[in-house]
Amino acid sequence: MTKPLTFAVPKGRILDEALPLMARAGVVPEAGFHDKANRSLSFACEDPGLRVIRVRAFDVATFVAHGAAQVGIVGADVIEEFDYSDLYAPVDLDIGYCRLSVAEPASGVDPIDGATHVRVATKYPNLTRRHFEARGVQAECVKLNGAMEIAPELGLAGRIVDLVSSGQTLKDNGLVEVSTIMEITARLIVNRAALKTDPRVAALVEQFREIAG
Ligand SMILES: Nc1ncnc2c1ncn2[C@@H]1O[C@H](COP(=O)(O)OP(=O)(O)OP(=O)(O)O)[C@@H](O)[C@H]1O
Ligand SMILES: O=P(O)(O)OC[C@H]1O[C@H](OP(=O)(O)OP(=O)(O)O)[C@H](O)[C@@H]1O
Repeated sequence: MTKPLTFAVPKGRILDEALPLMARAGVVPEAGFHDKANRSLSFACEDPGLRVIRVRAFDVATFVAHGAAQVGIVGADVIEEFDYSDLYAPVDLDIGYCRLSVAEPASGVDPIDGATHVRVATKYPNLTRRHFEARGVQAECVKLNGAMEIAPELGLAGRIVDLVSSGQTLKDNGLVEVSTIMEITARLIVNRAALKTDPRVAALVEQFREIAG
């Protein structure tokens, strides 16, 4: 029997917006998927040829790049940070709007940062280094996995690079946005080899193209 296609989704905020699109494309996970007490990570779908796995956003890209999942949904921030050559992002899903920005204390940047060298707390070290390098500045990145906004106040870094949507988190933590690195939406991603060899992957891409259309 052919193995079901594995569809990877992030477990957090994108999911609420992604589920209706997935349903229109025929990707409908079993009822247990919506049960918060259910600790399973893999779920059967109404279509027995599919299963959905629920993992962290960065890991969606990793599973799909390695072909462990063939299809997934993830923010463009994650795609650009990893820049996996085995990942292809054919459809902009027009959900998950936010931006990746540089922010600094409203009260001014700590003098530990000079004109050509800065210390930045971020979950996105590659995008951060690239952004500053293009401006002739060397960025020393301190990798955090969340709550970046607290780092400047505690002297861990002069600036942060993080996702911004309403701007409320920055404001509540005494920070101001100083430049935008990229605008972000969520994308359908596929493993390139799977797209070439498995017609079910190409068919799903077409479904999502029509829906996002
Ligand atoms: N404030 C925001 N507003 C809108 N979209 C956001 C916001 N913050 C993050 N995003 C998008 O959502 C993605 C994270 O998705 P989601 O929260 O579903 O994943 P997650 O697995 O819970 O993440 P994490 O691993 O960080 O806990 C980000 O990569 C980005 O594309
Ligand atoms: O501009 P805003 O609307 O305030 O949104 C921005 C916040 O949203 C994201 O965090 P999230 O809530 O996903 O939590 P996290 O710290 O666990 O990543 C992001 O990392 C910011 O902290």
